[in-house]
Amino acid sequence: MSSFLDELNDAQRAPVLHKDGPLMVIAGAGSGKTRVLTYRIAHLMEQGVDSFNILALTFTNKAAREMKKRIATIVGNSEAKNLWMGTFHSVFAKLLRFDGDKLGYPSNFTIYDTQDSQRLIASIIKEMGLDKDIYKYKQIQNRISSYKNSLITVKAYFQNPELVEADAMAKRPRLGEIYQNYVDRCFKAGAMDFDDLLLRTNELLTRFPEVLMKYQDRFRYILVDEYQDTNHSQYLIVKALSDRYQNICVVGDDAQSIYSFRGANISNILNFQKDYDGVAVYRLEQNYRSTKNIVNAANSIIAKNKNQLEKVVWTSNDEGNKIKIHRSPTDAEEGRYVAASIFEHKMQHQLPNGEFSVLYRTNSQSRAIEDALRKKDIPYRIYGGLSFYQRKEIKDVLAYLRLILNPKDEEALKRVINFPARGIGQTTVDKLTVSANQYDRSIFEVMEHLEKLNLNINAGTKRKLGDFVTMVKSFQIMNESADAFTLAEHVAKKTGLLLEFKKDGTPEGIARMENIEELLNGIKDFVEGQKELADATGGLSEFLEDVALATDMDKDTGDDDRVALMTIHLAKGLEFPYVYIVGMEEDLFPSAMSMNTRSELEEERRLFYVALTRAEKQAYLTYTQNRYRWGKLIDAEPSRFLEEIEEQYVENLTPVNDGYRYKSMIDANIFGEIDKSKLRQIKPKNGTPPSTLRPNENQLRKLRKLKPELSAPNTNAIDSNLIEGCLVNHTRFGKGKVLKIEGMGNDKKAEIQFERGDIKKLLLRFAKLEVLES
Ligand SMILES: Nc1ncnc2c1ncn2[C@@H]1O[C@H](COP(=O)(O)OP(=O)(O)OP(=O)(O)O)[C@@H](O)[C@H]1O
Ligand SMILES: [Mg+2]
Repeated sequence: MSSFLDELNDAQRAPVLHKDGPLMVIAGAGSGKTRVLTYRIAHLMEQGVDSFNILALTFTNKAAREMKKRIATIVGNSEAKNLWMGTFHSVFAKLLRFDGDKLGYPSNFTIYDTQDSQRLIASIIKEMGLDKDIYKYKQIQNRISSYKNSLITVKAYFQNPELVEADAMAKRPRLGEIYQNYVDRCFKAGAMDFDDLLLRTNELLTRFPEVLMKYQDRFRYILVDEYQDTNHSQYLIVKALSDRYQNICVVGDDAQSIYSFRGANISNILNFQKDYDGVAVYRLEQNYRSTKNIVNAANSIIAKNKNQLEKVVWTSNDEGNKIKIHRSPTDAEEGRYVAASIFEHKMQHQLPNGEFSVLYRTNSQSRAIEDALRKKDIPYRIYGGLSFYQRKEIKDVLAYLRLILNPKDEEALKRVINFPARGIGQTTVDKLTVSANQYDRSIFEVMEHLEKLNLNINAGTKRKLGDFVTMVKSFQIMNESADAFTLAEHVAKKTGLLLEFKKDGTPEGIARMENIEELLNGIKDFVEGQKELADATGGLSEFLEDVALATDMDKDTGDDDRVALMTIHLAKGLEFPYVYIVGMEEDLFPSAMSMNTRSELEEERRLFYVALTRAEKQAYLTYTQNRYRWGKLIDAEPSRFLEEIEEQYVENLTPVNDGYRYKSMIDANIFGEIDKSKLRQIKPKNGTPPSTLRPNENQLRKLRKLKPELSAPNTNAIDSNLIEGCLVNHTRFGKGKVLKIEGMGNDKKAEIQFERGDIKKLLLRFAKLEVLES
């Protein structure tokens, strides 16, 4: 027997050695499902299955890379390289590059990210003259996305009176039209959105039997990790591709199904046995990841769900420490506690940062944790937040590169046609758009034929448009011979982008220039890396595809040592010795938006199960008494999940005395987190009379003296210089640009794009903004 098979227990070895035919591995967290998948692939190859005939679908590209690495150590690198392995999106994007032309797409189609989709939908709503408060572009994008994932095409939508009626009832009778326009515009732009990558693959495989046969024959062995979270579209692709040889291996855990909000369908796993004949079902029971305490605690939680497959999970690992529960007065304090605790563990046991992760329910919770980690000089990385590739300046460069490959790409064109400024105004762009719609052509094509069209555009502007077209065309010519790096560097200079940020001269401008440099370095790396691959050219199109499908998780090379911060959803499949789950509060976790039905609540509980089972050695659960949410400080209540863990597995750290709590309330006040009247409303806890919680005028005066710059009253008169487009400084979030102002009087709000990358909506009554430049 080969030695790698010895690294499996008997229960794991059985599915690895399973011969042909469908099989499913259903097992709890940490029991080795991913390991089984990996070793099964290696074993198949050792048995003589050609690596070209294997397709493996994973949850992240990072997971795919790690699997490939492991397989390479068993069967050798050159063979492992040929495996088709990756997320559904990346694998089928590749397939569509080969065969998407049958559906009328160019092989260099652009991939629209969510932001591109949203911008396009917003402009369609505007062009249709609809009320943007009723037709909210983000909501509409969400709906269209879920239609696509359920394979409801525009035609199917209009043929389904229930859907049409539901949208009419929701006061959005023209949603179908928006959907239609959106699909048309994407197609005309030679672009696919993320959902198209699955939808169009399905279309391709259904409409073109010869293409289906080709890929059925190619992918004789198909393996899917995290099968419980496949959506309908993904399910159908797998079903179609495996139909001929039936060599399909899926692994999953119904208790970890956490993506139903994105259309994942748990019944895919429950029905697997009905979908294929003679399915062999394997179960794994031994957890290798976590201590007894963690495994038992996780079991005691998931047992509360009514809707689940019976499963046993046990471990022979050590008992371990109990799960620690910690309460903090505010979210800022919670952050400080987590940072201090990480620091202490690191010091005590000389541990690298990479052994720690902080998990939260929503992205916005990361702020307080980040602040605290920064103060303690603990390096961290945020996964899934605003990724590098979504920064403005990076998207600007990428937009030019996208245009080179596909000048029809409307979102890219609109982004850069007047950036850096070249005197082409919005009115001109609007005229071009109308004309493009009228002639059913792309904006770029309209620009190419300006002379022949009778558009009401003056000669000066026409010349500028002509110059732009010429510039893009010169890049296209260069693209035929230069590699992606040489081209990108040329583009960054020639378009004036680099100069634009250099000219700016501010630290922000410099940071942006550095980011562009970083992007160029990345492209260089990519080009170098591609040189060793046989079927790659190091060309621009390969690079852009990589970028379009990259997530922050994928960029993690594991080289630098950082604490990992991410939402629980992203943590699926990962493991860390130390895990902090923060914000264990009602309405936050479980989320207020997911408590309407039992099934929603059960999904939240599965999410908690996923979170806890990431921990190998030690888990911390933290919650706060007061949290700053939606611009207000609210009283928080401990999460019901805390009580659901069997008592014997947890230890309640008694964290605060009231003096501590009182101090941090004042802290919160000077940072503008709450107004003073709110302090008086704080309910006494632990029987302390309210008077001792209230800072008197004297104390507040002292504090103001200590930090005069921070202690201005919160009910600031709203600065009249604060207008759309102006630059502002916020005491906590730093510098930003006002994108939009809405509301009146006390409700006046500003939407601000902060330099750090995030966009926030702030209530001006409370936000402490200094206008820098208007
Ligand atoms: N037989 C084994 N011997 C030693 N370690 C093992 C064995 N099987 C699995 N492991 C280790 O246990 C951990 C969990 O395995 P793996 O990630 O494959 O579990 P999983 O079932 O996929 O978990 P999840 O449900 O969280 O995705 C990994 O660190 C893995 O290397
Ligand atoms: Mg796994």
